[in-house]
Amino acid sequence: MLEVIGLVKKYGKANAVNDITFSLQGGEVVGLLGPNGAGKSTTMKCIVGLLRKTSGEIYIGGIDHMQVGAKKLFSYIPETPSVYDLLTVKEHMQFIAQAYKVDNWQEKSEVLFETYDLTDKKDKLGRDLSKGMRQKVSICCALLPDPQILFFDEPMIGLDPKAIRNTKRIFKELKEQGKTILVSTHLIDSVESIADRIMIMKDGNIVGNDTLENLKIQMKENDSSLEDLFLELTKDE
Ligand SMILES: Nc1ncnc2c1ncn2[C@@H]1O[C@H](COP(=O)(O)OP(=O)(O)OP(=O)(O)O)[C@@H](O)[C@H]1O
Repeated sequence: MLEVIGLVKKYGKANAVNDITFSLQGGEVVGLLGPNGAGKSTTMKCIVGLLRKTSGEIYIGGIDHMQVGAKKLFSYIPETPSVYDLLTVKEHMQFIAQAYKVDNWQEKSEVLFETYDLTDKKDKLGRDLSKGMRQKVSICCALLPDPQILFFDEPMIGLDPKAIRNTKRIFKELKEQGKTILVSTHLIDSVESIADRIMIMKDGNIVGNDTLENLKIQMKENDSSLEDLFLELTKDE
């Protein structure tokens, strides 16, 4: 469903992403972990086409990621949600529904508003929303077109405990529906329960990429937690 081959992204002369290759099978949920500055957001932004890659190839559903056909397959929830100041919450959904030709968008939006406690906020303008509410609107907009693959960059940041719980539940449901998800996070325990595989980045490289099962075997052998393993793999030499 996603293939990243030899991705390099330089900012000026500095390599933020250093020739990485990985793939996600359909229905796989992969947690992308790594310390600050590891290159997680840069990787995601290159995949979704918000940043121009320096070199490498990226395919989504077998289609080059810059083609419209590839863009129809995914939604991206950015680290910093941006909403339209002068659209209400409901109008955001209408806008997405029209852009992606979503049927029954009003009913689908109501369900999402319920889940994210936005029902009484649906007539609020984007500019009047708190950071957490913006994040919730961004997640609702991403889920409305029912995409095959979802890229979440730090989805839990700014959410209240109830919304975090709901997002975890939605991850489980999306996984059950066979969706492919790449989620970058610092909250290791938030992916531990849903991820099929964990990918760990450091200094623009992938330093760990294994199934949870294999990681758990390693953890058992070393009597360590996922957090211990993460810290071990990303420690400075
Ligand atoms: N616009 C930019 N211009 C120059 N350098 C950048 C820019 N954005 C990111 N970088 C650098 O690229 C590297 C990777 O940054 P990136 O934001 O991808 O890391 P991250 O793993 O997402 O970090 P965090 O967990 O803090 O969000 C860092 O060294 C960062 O300083």
